[in-house]
Amino acid sequence: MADSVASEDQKFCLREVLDTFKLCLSENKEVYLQHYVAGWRGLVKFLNSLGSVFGFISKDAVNKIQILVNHLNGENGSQYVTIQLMVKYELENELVDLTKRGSHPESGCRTLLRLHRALRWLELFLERLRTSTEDSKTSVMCSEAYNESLAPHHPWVVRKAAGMAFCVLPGRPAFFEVMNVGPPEQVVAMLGEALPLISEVYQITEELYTQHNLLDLP
Ligand SMILES: CCCCCCCCCCCCC/C=C/[C@@H](O)[C@H](COP(=O)(O)O)NC(=O)CCCCCCCCCCCCCCC
Repeated sequence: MADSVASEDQKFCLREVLDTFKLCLSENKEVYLQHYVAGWRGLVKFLNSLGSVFGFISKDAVNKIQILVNHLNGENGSQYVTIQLMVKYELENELVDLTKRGSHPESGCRTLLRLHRALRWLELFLERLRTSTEDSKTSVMCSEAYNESLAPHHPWVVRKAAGMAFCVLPGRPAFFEVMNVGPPEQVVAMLGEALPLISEVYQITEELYTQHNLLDLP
């Protein structure tokens, strides 16, 4: 019984992730870090349900989520309520390594940048998934999205490992199944609902990082 409760708890549900991304944006289009992080937690659940081959990816994501949660729960937590506040606070207090890694390897800004790039991957991948046909290959969609987003920021060995992991992704039907939404038409509809939200959060963050020249943080 305890087991089934635990596995229920671990179960991914696309609807849940969609809801957290909805909560991300404030009225004046600021991004709440708490919900951003919750969205990632949901996605990591999904990744974990695909098997241990993806462990090295989810481990890195969990690490980064944890760094941000620590900032949120830390003594300056109120400076981390939104991404906009975080950027302002960390820059004003010189808490970011701007050109090379140094005394602030765990700044919120550089940590979030990694997840931000991964969000672009997610957007590209989900858009491909949404417009795919029954016989489309998830591995191809995934690696195309990866090559257009994260790959240029990863060293060879990470790109190689990622490429190998993509090869064992389940096919589209099984993939849709894990999303826990219902029949394929419903998955496609929900992706159509989720994408504009994810894309808006991405755009707002991208503009903020561009404004402050933070897109290449080491
Ligand atoms: C569904 C298949 C999931 C494939 C995931 C595609 C992303 C591949 C990323 C490969 C990252 C490998 C791990 C190491 C990364 C780090 O080197 C690197 C740089 O960090 P550093 O500057 O601190 O050193 N880290 C990163 O770029 C952050 C990567 C975070 C990846 C999070 C991926 C979560 C994927 C969630 C999948 C959800 C699918 C949902 C479908 C409904």
